[in-house]
Order: sequence, then C-alpha cells, then structure tokens
Amino acid sequence: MNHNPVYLALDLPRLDAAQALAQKVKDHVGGLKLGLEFFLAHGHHGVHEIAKVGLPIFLDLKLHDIPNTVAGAMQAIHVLEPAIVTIHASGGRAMMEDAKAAAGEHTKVVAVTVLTSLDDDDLASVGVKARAEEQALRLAELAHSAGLDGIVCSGHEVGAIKRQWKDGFFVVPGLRPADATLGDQKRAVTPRAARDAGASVLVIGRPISRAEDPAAAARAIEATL
Ligand SMILES: O=C(O)c1cc(=O)[nH]c(=O)n1[C@@H]1O[C@H](COP(=O)(O)O)[C@@H](O)[C@H]1O
Repeated sequence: MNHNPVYLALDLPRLDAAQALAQKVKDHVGGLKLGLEFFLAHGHHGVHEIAKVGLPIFLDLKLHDIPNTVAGAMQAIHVLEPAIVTIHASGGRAMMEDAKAAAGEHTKVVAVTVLTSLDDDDLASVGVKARAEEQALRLAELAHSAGLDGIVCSGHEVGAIKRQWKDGFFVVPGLRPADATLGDQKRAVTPRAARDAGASVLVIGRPISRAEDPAAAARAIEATL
C-alpha cells in the first residue's frame, strides 16, 4: 500500500495524454483523480484504462441532484469500484444518505463543502451569508450526521473540521507550492500546510500536470510532505 497522500488530478481531455501523465508520475503519487472533463469524454472505458496504472481511483463527479437520481448515478458507477467518489453537501441530508446507501462498501463517499474557487464574496453573491469557513463547517457537520465518510474542503478550514470530526476522511484540493500560480483557486494553501492541518488526501492537478517535468514536480512536492 502506497501511503503518499497526493492524488493527481488528471484533468485532461485525451485518454492517451492522461495515461502518459499517469505513467510518468505513478511512483510519486498515491492515487489518481478522474473528474468531469475526463469521465464525460471517456466514461467507464477510460476509468478501466487508467486503473491499469495500478493506483487507487478517485472518481470526482460532484453529484448534486434529487436523492433518487443521485442514488441511481451511484449505482451506475458501482462496478468501477472507485476508492473515493464526490457528491455536493449542498444537495442536502437525504441526498447524501441515499448516495452513501447506494455506494459500494469499499468506496468512500465524500461531500464537497465550499469549492476552493469561491471566497466570501462569491458566497454572498449566491445568497450564502456565512463566511466560507463557517459554511464549510456547517456542511461538514451535515455530511457527518448523514453518515458519509468525509468531506472535501480547503486547507484553511480542514483543521477546524477535524477537531469536530476526529475520524473523518478529509480531501483537500486547491493546493499550491509556495511559488506557484493560483489560477482559479481562491482559498489555496501549500500541500505541507494542508497535510499538517489534517488532510487525508491532497488533490493536486496543474502544479504537476502543467510542469515541464511532471515527475520532478511530483517528487518535489512529495519531498515537502
Ligand atoms: O472535488 C474536488 O476535487 C475539488 C473541489 C474543490 O473545492 N476544488 C477543487 O479544485 N477540486 C478539484 O481539485 C482539482 C484541482 O486542480 P488544480 O487546481 O489544477 O490543482 C481539480 O480537479 C478540481 O476539480
């Protein structure tokens, strides 16, 4: 079992490019994350191909719909036996309960609290009056009480959430090495800071995938942990 907490986000439209990148970095990451860009283009076949690399697969589908529809979607990906699947906590308690009930027993179902691309002003613009940390804590509590395995949050709030939910499984994206560009991430921290604050999984995409030498970038991040 590889204990490296880094999951590489394979946010690439082409299957061959995703396979090549996964092969390059496979010894320096602990798992591979396939999101909407990849899954909508390549579906189950693509997941089977990437699984051949031999690392755990995190299927980041961020499901958000009525409970019956989300439960059906979870059943449709059951055969892929992903290690981790995402849903949105803002879908509510019943949606989260039904999603967990429909998931395979070896799949961790985790709920996205507040996207790392949003700040307090973005939340206000969609009618959420709470600050990002307060909202993330509220949704984490709801996910916990709905029986989920854990949540997705930024490195800014993972410490506070872990204090309330000691054995939770915490996925932290929005990670940037000290000198890296933020891009669309607004609540970013370094991989080391997220790890120290209690993250179980560190999701990293562009700082590795867009590096000139992705394997060297992954090694350099691994060395900071
Ligand atoms: O669920 C996620 O993984 C996720 C949640 C979140 O709040 N923010 C976030 O960036 N992500 C994902 O984490 C990855 C971050 O990629 P980079 O910004 O390129 O490192 C992307 O695949 C996002 O879809």
